[in-house]
Amino acid sequence: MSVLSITGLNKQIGNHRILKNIEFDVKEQEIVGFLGPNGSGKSTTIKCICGLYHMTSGKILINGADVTTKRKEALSALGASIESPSLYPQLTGRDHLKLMGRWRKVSRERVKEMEEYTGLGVHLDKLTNGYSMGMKMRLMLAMTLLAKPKLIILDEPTNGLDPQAVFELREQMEAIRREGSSILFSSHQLGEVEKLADRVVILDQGEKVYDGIIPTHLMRGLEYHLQVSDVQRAIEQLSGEVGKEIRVLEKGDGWIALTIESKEQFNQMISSLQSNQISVYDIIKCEANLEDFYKTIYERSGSNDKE
Ligand SMILES: Nc1ncnc2c1ncn2[C@@H]1O[C@H](COP(=O)(O)OP(=O)(O)OP(=O)(O)O)[C@@H](O)[C@H]1O
Repeated sequence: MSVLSITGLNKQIGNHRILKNIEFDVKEQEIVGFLGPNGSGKSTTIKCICGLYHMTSGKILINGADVTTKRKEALSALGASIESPSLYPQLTGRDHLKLMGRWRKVSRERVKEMEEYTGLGVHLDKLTNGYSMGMKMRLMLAMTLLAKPKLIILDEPTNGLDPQAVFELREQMEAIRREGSSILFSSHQLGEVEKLADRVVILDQGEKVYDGIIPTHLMRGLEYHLQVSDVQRAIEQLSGEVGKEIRVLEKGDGWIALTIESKEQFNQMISSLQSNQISVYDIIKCEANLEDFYKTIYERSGSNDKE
């Protein structure tokens, strides 16, 4: 079952159609990256999911419950950190967890568990106005997780975090998944999304322009371009044996492109070509990444032609 299901979501404010027929879902234990340039409609979508905005039309189900008609049930399955980190500067970390615990009606034991989870130690009893971004993020995550929601929404969770804190966040997101929750997170940090998400949904000017996995050949360093003596035989030899998504490159002169997923596969590819007397004249390891993918998507959706 989908933990989040959005169908035909439209949002109009005045004459401005902010969201145009958005549809996507998030499955159990999935981590989905929510991307798009400034003003593309990510926050508006998130606010509709959280019941903070009325939709003009459409349907949003959280864990099977309709956000409009079964609001309480739907929102009880949701934990969201949408204007992160929005903390009260004059309260301590522990105060925040206690307050949230009372509000979400969770046991004292669970609050204690999440106090531990923050890893904040003595800082838990200090005012949050002295916290670093990483500390704030850990507290926000603990507050979001307190009621064990099925769906967790994080708005730009990597914002302002240093590489170590991003690494920790990644570990925490994996742990959240293991405990049975799903995550939808928005971000502008494409490199991070590439590392964190199973799948991405991309909006552009209020429309969904992509929903799917990040193609392997667009991940950093996985695609190789090879110049070989016999393209046809090289493809026959390598297809199904090593490499994936083998294709002939238009630049001519015997160039093919293929995805290699490990060093072993790389070695296997070379020995397979050599043992079949196919010479390799040149090899280029491509540094394509999600940013390239992003550009491709926008070009395909014609966003540059729109106003
Ligand atoms: N309350 C509002 N009234 C009028 N227009 C709004 C309102 N809220 C958002 N918009 C418009 O809707 C569009 C989408 O905004 P939204 O904040 O959802 O984009 P976003 O993808 O989250 O952008 P960012 O990455 O900058 O956070 C923008 O053009 C914005 O100006």
